[in-house]
Amino acid sequence: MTIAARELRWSAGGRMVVDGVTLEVTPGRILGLLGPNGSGKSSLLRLLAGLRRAGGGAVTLEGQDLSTQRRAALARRIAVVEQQAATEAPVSVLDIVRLGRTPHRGPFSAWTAADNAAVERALQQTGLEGLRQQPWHTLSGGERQRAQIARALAQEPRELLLDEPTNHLDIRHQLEILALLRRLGLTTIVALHDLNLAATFCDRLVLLRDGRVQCAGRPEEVLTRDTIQAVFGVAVDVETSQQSRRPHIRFLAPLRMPGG
Ligand SMILES: Nc1ncnc2c1ncn2[C@@H]1O[C@H](COP(=O)(O)OP(=O)(O)OP(=O)(O)O)[C@@H](O)[C@H]1O
Repeated sequence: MTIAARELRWSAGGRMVVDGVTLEVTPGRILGLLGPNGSGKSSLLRLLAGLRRAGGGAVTLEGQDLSTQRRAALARRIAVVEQQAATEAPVSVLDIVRLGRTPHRGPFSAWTAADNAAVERALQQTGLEGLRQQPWHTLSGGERQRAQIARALAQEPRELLLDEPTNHLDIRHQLEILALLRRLGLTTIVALHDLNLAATFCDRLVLLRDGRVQCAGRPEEVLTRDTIQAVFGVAVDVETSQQSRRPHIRFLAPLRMPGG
């Protein structure tokens, strides 16, 4: 077990946003966080990354309470890709990716061959070698997304937490990024909206509803017709993909909700 949460709670604006979440991710595996808009995925990711302090319960890393660990040590091993990482500063793709090396360098240390190698590897893994000099503000949404992922990879993390990393990406880049996450073999927690991508690429899933874990387990245990209909309010057919043997969901129509 690397990252685990026990009875995690966090409230904001007078309501419980993350409400007693217990989960763990197996080392080297991908855990997908699913749930409707506002179900608490981003809030939970921030708690798991140690970017926000829980109101109750605990996050542990290798069994040690995260809140007792030094921030610099955490930054060397946990990388986070958040949804809105914007900057108006005149920086290039290379500048952004190089930021990933910050936790590994002292304030006055020189740029090393190892720093360079990590940055080059991250650019190559995300297909951004040709865009390295391009100014950030001229990038497309998908290119920005890939640059943020490259920054996280340059950090050479052991744990990688990503909030909807396929947002803005065309289908080819969505598949490429998720296939890359699988190849990397890092301990990964990823919030996703696309249930079919989650079914295909994640080892286990946690489905949130109103800040609580509604269901957790392997994709075929979580993504059942009844569960999807109850949590997302849409009629679906769920088949097993001939190729991947994972669930494949066909969305039919929104369901009439009680009182709707
Ligand atoms: N700082 C805050 N103050 C008040 N409410 C907040 C705060 N942060 C989050 N919330 C609320 O908590 C709920 C969960 O938000 P969160 O962003 O975690 O959900 P999400 O599952 O990631 O949603 P989405 O799929 O839309 O990205 C939302 O209703 C949001 O408005």
